[in-house]
Amino acid sequence: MRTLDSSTSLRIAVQKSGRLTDKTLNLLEGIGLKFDDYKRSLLVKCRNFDVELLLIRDDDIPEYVEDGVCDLGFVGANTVAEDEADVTILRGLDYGVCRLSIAAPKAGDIQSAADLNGKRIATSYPVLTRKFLESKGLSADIVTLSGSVEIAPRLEIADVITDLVSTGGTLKANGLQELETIFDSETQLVKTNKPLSEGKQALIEKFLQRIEGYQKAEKSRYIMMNAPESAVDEIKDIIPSLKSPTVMPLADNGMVAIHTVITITTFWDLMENLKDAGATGIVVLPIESMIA
Ligand SMILES: Nc1ncnc2c1ncn2[C@@H]1O[C@H](COP(=O)(O)OP(=O)(O)OP(=O)(O)O)[C@@H](O)[C@H]1O
Ligand SMILES: O=P(O)(O)OC[C@H]1O[C@H](OP(=O)(O)OP(=O)(O)O)[C@H](O)[C@@H]1O
Ligand SMILES: [Mg+2]
Repeated sequence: MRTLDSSTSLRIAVQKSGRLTDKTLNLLEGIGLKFDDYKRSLLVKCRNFDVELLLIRDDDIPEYVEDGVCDLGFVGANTVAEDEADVTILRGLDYGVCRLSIAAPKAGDIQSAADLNGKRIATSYPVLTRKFLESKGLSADIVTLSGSVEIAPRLEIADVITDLVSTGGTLKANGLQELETIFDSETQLVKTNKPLSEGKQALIEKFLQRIEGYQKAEKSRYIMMNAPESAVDEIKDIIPSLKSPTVMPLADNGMVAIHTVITITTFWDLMENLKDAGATGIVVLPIESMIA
């Protein structure tokens, strides 16, 4: 077990193979980190940043970070909460979004969480399920399974289940209906609470700044358009975030080019209004990173 570590190389835990793997590696590459073939090794050195990745099962990540074996980890909030891990959550990341829900056979007599008293619940999340039952003053038997939980009611191992849901397709395919969400989850970047050297802390700050820039850029687009000079004020009203756009005169008399950054969620709603205001030649470009 490591305590105060004088080395500066950050060790980051990433799921080896599963739902979070590609998105986490894409994020790391998106912030400029380059790795040699991570398919073949469990410990992979970064070529251009003082970082190494430890590729392990997601269930092991909270404990590795808690113990200081890894300084940081990318893992589902569900896994961190189920482990009751003593770690610091640095960032929520908008992938691996899912929820832990109670689900019961469609045709059965359990129609809400209130019907759970005295029933058997199959789950891979006994801690979160128990906490939910306690918070509702309910009493039920928990049957812990490590996978394929959806099949448990059909096998008569349990009356209901709690499991992760995103589209609901798996529940539907197994004749189950979702009754109630007990935990909302997304991927989190977590940090060890063990003491870290100043060098590592500085490196984590740098790492976080890059992630912040990447997250901002992911949600933003660079937009360019041409418009009559007389329409600039109206266009500013249409895009509230447009405080001080770059406005450049064009060779055509009375026409300007307007450049600014917008959030992607608002873009499509604004597009028609921009056209009505006289904007033409609207070009929208992705942004690689945004540094304050
Ligand atoms: N359907 C889903 N949609 C979105 N995110 C999900 C979904 N199911 C799971 N997740 C998230 O992805 C994480 C990893 O899921 P995965 O199914 O790859 O885990 P696993 O089978 O336990 O993998 P491992 O072999 O590493 O133990 C989950 O803990 C959860 O945070
Ligand atoms: O609501 P849905 O979109 O259908 O997703 C839910 C399913 O996704 C997860 O399993 P996954 O596909 O990751 O497989 P695993 O359980 O074998 O790890 C989860 O355990 C559910 O079974
Ligand atoms: Mg797992």
